[in-house]
Amino acid sequence: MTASLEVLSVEKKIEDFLLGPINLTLEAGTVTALVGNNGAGKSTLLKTIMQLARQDMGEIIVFGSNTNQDDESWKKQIAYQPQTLMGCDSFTGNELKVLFSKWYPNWDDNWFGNMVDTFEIPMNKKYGKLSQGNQQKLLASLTLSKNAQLLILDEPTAHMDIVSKRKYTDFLIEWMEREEKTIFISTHQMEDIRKLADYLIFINRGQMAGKFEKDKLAQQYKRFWLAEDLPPVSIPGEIERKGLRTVTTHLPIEAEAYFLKAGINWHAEEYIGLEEAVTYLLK
Ligand SMILES: Nc1ncnc2c1ncn2[C@@H]1O[C@H](COP(=O)(O)OP(=O)(O)OP(=O)(O)O)[C@@H](O)[C@H]1O
Repeated sequence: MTASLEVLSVEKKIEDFLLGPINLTLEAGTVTALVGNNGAGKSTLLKTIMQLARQDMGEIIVFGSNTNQDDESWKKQIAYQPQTLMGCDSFTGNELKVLFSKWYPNWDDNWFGNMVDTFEIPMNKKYGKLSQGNQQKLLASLTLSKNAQLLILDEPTAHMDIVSKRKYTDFLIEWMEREEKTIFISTHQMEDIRKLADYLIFINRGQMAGKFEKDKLAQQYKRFWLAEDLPPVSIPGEIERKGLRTVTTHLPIEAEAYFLKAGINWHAEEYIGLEEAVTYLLK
C-alpha cells in the first residue's frame, strides 16, 4: 500500500503545550479517525500537518513530498477543513464557490451543487451571517468539492443537526468510493467513528496513545460475570471491576487462562463494544 501521509517524529510546542513526538502513517484508501479529549492536541496536529503551524522537530511527507519547503504544490493534493473559515465572513456562498473553483484545479461543480442543494444552504447570504451549522455545511461542501486525494477534517460535524450529520456521512462514504481517497478526520462523534473509520488514532495530552484497527478494537475488551468473588489482586489486563463479581479486561485470553488456573468459574462473558472501548481509551 502507498502512504498518503507520513508524520515522522513531529514535535510542536505552543506556550506550555507540547505536541509529540508524533509518528503516524495513513495508507491510501483508508479512513482514520483522530480521537482525543478536549485540548489533547488534535487541531494542533492537523494545523501542523498543513504547515499553518510549523513543527519544531520532525518531518511531514504528503504523497512523497516533504512539506518543509518553499514549494507548496503538495497542498493541492489535500482538502483541509478547519473548524472555522477565517476572513470569509463578507462573502456569500455563491462568491466563495467562484473563488474556490478558481483556486482548485480538480474542482467538481456538480458535486458542490448536489451538496448545497441537499443541505439547503442559503447561497446568497454572507458566510458570517449563516448559522454555525449552515457555515459548517457550506465549508464541508467547499472542502469536498475540491476533489483532492487526501481529506483532512477538523471536527466537521460538530455544529450539524442530526439529519445533516447523517447526510454528510453519506457524502463522505460516496466520496471514498469514487477513487482511492484518504480521510483523516478529527471527531468526538461515535457515529462518525462507527460508520466511517478503518483505524482510530488516540491522542492524549499531546502524545500518541495508540493506533487501532476499528474492527479489532471492538473485540479487544471483554467483561466477565463471575460465579464467585474476585481475588483482591488485579486479574490480567484488568481495567475495571464493578462490585465483587464483574470485571472488564483488555487481555481476555490471559484473563480466561487465569480464571481457569485459579478455579474461578464465570457464568457470562461479553465483548464490551466499540463505544465503551473508546471511552476506556480516552479515560
Ligand atoms: N494559539 C494558541 N496559543 C496558545 N495555546 C494554544 C494555541 N492553540 C492551541 N493551544 C493549546 O494547545 C492545546 C491543544 O489544543 P487543540 O486545539 O489542538 O486541542 P484539541 O484536541 O483540538 O481540542 P478540542 O477537542 O477541544 O477541539 C491546548 O492546551 C490549547 O490551549
